[in-house]
Amino acid sequence: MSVLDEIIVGVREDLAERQARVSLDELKELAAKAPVAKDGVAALRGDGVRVICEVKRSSPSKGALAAIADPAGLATDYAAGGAAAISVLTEQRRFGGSLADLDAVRAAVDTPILRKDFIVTAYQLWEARAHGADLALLIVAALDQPALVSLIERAESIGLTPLVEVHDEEEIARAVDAGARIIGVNARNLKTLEVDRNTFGNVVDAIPAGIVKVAESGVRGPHDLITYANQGADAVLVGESLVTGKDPKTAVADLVAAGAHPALRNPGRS
Ligand SMILES: O=P(O)(O)OC[C@@H](O)[C@@H](O)c1c[nH]c2ccccc12
Repeated sequence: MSVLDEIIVGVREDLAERQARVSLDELKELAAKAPVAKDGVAALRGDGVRVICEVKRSSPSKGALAAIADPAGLATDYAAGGAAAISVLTEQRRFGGSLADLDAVRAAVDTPILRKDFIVTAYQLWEARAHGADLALLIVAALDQPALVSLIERAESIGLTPLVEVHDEEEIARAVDAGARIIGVNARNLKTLEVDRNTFGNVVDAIPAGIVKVAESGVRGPHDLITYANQGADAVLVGESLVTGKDPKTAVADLVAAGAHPALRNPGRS
């Protein structure tokens, strides 16, 4: 079993527990009371390269990264630094996240929020909306094509913008066929956990113009952002280097400043 498969086994167990506690109807009522979802595409597209900052305590590859006792405080720093969106990992077993983190971050910032989890059912999309998320991650490698199509449709129909994650050209084709408006290329292969920073540049040409392109993982600082920018990224998603650094607000501001540099206004971006 691949790491991705193992993670999903645990995700399904935790999901069954939550489903036994909170009915879909209750989630729908909560979702109706949540702040109206912000437009995820508008948040990530524009001049320069946008920065998505992640609240991430640990990962399967690195183990514990940062305790993050105050996720709301970290999110406030991200927002103050100029984050275009904040990614909140809610997977518990490998990443140390929770829906409580999502609640805390939602209460602290107006910035668009991405629920980062291993979403395999519509129930999790309703959870995301009920807890105030604006975007939700859908991982192509974790879903068969009918499930991907229906989760993208369901997300859009309840106001969530899906960020559809891929690793190669075959997955890009599936994401495009399924109607993705935002595609994230993850440099970390979820089956082997290896990071290959060439992944985005190798596959980006397969993403049609008009689709928002996000480069995910392995961004150590402005230098990596600029590389991804020159390859056509509209946005980058950064976790580890922000949560392990001393001053997340300044680190985000440095990335945002690099991403806003006029020299980066390249016509290849959507
Ligand atoms: O910590 P990094 O290398 O900056 O990466 C952030 C983000 O891309 C990574 O956490 C991620 C990308 N796709 C995922 C899917 C599930 C869990 C986590 C992820």
